[in-house]
Amino acid sequence: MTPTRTVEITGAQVDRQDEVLTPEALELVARLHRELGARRLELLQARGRRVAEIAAGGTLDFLPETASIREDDSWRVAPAAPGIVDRRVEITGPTDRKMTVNALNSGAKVWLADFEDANTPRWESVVEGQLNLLDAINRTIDFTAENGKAYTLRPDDELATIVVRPRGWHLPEKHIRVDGEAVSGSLVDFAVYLTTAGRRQVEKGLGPYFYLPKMESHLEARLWNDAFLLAQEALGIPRGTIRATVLIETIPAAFEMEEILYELREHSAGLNAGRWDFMFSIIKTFRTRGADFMLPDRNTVTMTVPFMRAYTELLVRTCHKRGAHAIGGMAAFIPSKDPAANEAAFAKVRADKTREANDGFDGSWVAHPGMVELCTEIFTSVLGDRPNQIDRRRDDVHVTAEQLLDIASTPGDVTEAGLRNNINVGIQYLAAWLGGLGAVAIHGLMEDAATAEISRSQVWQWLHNDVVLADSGEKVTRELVERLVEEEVATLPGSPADYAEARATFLEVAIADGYVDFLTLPAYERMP
Ligand SMILES: CC(=O)SCCNC(=O)CCNC(=O)[C@H](O)C(C)(C)COP(=O)(O)OP(=O)(O)OC[C@H]1O[C@@H](n2cnc3c(N)ncnc32)[C@H](O)[C@@H]1OP(=O)(O)O
Ligand SMILES: O=CC(=O)O
Ligand SMILES: [Mg+2]
Repeated sequence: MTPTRTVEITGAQVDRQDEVLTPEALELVARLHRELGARRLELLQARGRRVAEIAAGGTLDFLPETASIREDDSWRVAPAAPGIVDRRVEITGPTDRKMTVNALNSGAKVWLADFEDANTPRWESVVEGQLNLLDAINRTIDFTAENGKAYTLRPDDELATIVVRPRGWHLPEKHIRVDGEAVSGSLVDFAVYLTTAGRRQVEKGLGPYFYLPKMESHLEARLWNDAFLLAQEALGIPRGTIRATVLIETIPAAFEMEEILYELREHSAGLNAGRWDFMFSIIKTFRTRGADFMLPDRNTVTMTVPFMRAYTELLVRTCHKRGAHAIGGMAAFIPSKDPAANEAAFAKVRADKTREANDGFDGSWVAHPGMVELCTEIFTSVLGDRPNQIDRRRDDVHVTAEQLLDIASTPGDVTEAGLRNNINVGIQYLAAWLGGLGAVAIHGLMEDAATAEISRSQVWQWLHNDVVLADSGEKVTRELVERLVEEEVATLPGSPADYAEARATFLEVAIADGYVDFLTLPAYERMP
């Protein structure tokens, strides 16, 4: 019997959805799902097998089977594409209407339009985000906010280039079912953008550009490359038009940077150092391995600690060896209305971007329009009139596996203050996420899915490794965490009842015996 071939939308009707959920978009989603869906699931299972090997005493290293790719000096990635040659400052943020206009107008060279860390994959946000991108590219996004403020795109040619970050391979999109199966959120975000706004970008002489998150191996990059090949061929778009920058933000991927560039070489737009998910991945991957992999309080881990230096230096070296952009990461400090806090935030971002520019990065990320000018100034002081410094080879850098895994020498303590902060931030973030906001300011810092993952994973790791807090001398136990959860929730604005669902989700991902791979998975289950 021939299996039934169906494409079904189960999400609530969203105004104007037919403009982005077109027959062509849905057909491409279905084709990608049918041809690549099984491989995606196999690769997700391979992640689990690797963690099990590490739990049993294994480790990570550069792969022997791909040594020839690393040793072959002859290959390079494709030359930089129009609109993403000069990337000295990139702003990131969700794709709601206001943020779309503000980001495009911000003066940044690139806008990372986020369906991932800064986004809640509510069905309405998934669809409206795509509509906002389409309206932005058609320059029809003008609107007036409820407070009367009018938003319109700047009239000059200085709009940021749009680079879309689809969801990671792990997240399903439960509102679209192909042949009765839930599809990948990554493939939905990719296919809908490509067939609608992305195709308009091609007509305008730019391209459909992507940032690819949370990958753990070059085989996952190969899967993306195969999705690009299939989609370009299906839509009659010339091969190599799509470009993608890969976030190196997992510890296994840090050992496969060259292989990832190689897999995507005709579509590659370089690599980015996604520091927050990188830290999350270290905790997650080595969570059962005791003191050798125990990071101190989240806010004390800086980019100058040895393992972070090893990772960022290797990233610049790898990119420039292959003719690719190396893009820096996110300093989470955002402008504040309090003058002292504001001055401190700007000083921290200045130091961060200065180090990146001097290390050879070609540009970096900011979370807020107020930081665009500062980042531009710092990179311009190093780049001058050059659009990037890809030709600055870092052959002086030699990074070993031991250096990438040197977590133990990170200075700092695990304290009750750190535990309380993780609980407080984790619950506040989850409350925002469940309410539809994927990025929020908490205690003067930008918080998103990646930083919240660190918070809850540290609690899990400290609890399951019997850590004793340096300041109070108490051991981290389930009872202690539950007591601090009650105390911290009592300090939050509103009533404790407002946090009931966030609190329950937090406890599920922070103290349960079984470790949940991503907090967004159970949180997504709680969403209609
Ligand atoms: C680990 C990672 O992946 S990092 C990348 C993912 N994370 C992100 O992208 C976070 C992006 N940043 C943000 O979402 C926001 O800056 C927040 C939530 C942290 C703070 O936002 P707010 O509380 O609105 O800040 P604030 O009130 O200072 O904003 C001032 C103005 O700037 C706008 N703005 C702030 N950040 C952004 C942004 N990233 N993009 C576009 N506009 C922005 C606001 O919309 C607001 O506009 P308005 O004056 O027209 O109302
Ligand atoms: O996506 C970026 C990160 O730091 O995580
Ligand atoms: Mg990330």
